Amino acid sequence: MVELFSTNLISPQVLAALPAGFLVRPLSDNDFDKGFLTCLEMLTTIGPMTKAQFKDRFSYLKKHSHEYFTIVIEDTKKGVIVGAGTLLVERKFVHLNGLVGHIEDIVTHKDYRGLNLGLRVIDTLKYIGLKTGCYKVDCSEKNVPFYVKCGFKQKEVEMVLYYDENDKAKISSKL
Ligand SMILES: CC(=O)SCCNC(=O)CCNC(=O)[C@H](O)C(C)(C)COP(=O)(O)OP(=O)(O)OC[C@H]1O[C@@H](n2cnc3c(N)ncnc32)[C@H](O)[C@@H]1OP(=O)(O)O
Repeated sequence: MVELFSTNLISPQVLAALPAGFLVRPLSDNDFDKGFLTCLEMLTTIGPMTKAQFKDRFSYLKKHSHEYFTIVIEDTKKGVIVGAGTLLVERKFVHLNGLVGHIEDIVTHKDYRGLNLGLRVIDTLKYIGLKTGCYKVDCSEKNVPFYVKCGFKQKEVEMVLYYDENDKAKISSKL
């Protein structure tokens, strides 16, 4: 089993706070077989991803494991992934080559909600942000009340632009 990054970055306090039978750890290359994508699909659509496609993305993240920190919570009795989240560490010029951690793709399996597992996912990513030298971590404004419970405060409203098929067609016809 290959893990995405060193377990030294996993908070001992979070490990101690988990209920018995649960483990928080870096994503591993065999989590496809432990239902990682089933859990992630409870956040948003993924599509019919094959194991080869999962391994392909895992190997990219592994090569960039100083920037991508995807963690999972496993129900160790069942061998099933029940929580997940990612910290993406951005290297900036501002704040003297500062690092900012972006919290992404937070999910708790629907059968395991209300057990503070989401909070443990966030605490794990906050710890990784601190250990890797980020001066702040942020997240999207989706589910504000949950993030307030996790110690965040609302700062700005995010603006977003989604590219549609026309935009993509214009670019490909010029290339
Ligand atoms: C950057 C992003 O990814 S944003 C998207 C966040 N993800 C989603 O919305 C995906 C669908 N939802 C989920 O997966 C889950 O409901 C999560 C991740 C939001 C919460 O997971 P859970 O494991 O159930 O949360 P957890 O039990 O840790 O709750 C921690 C605290 O937040 C509160 N909380 C959890 N969800 C919500 C919510 N939707 N609204 C208000 N409070 C909430 C809980 O009541 C708890 O507070 P308490 O300690 O005072 O009781």
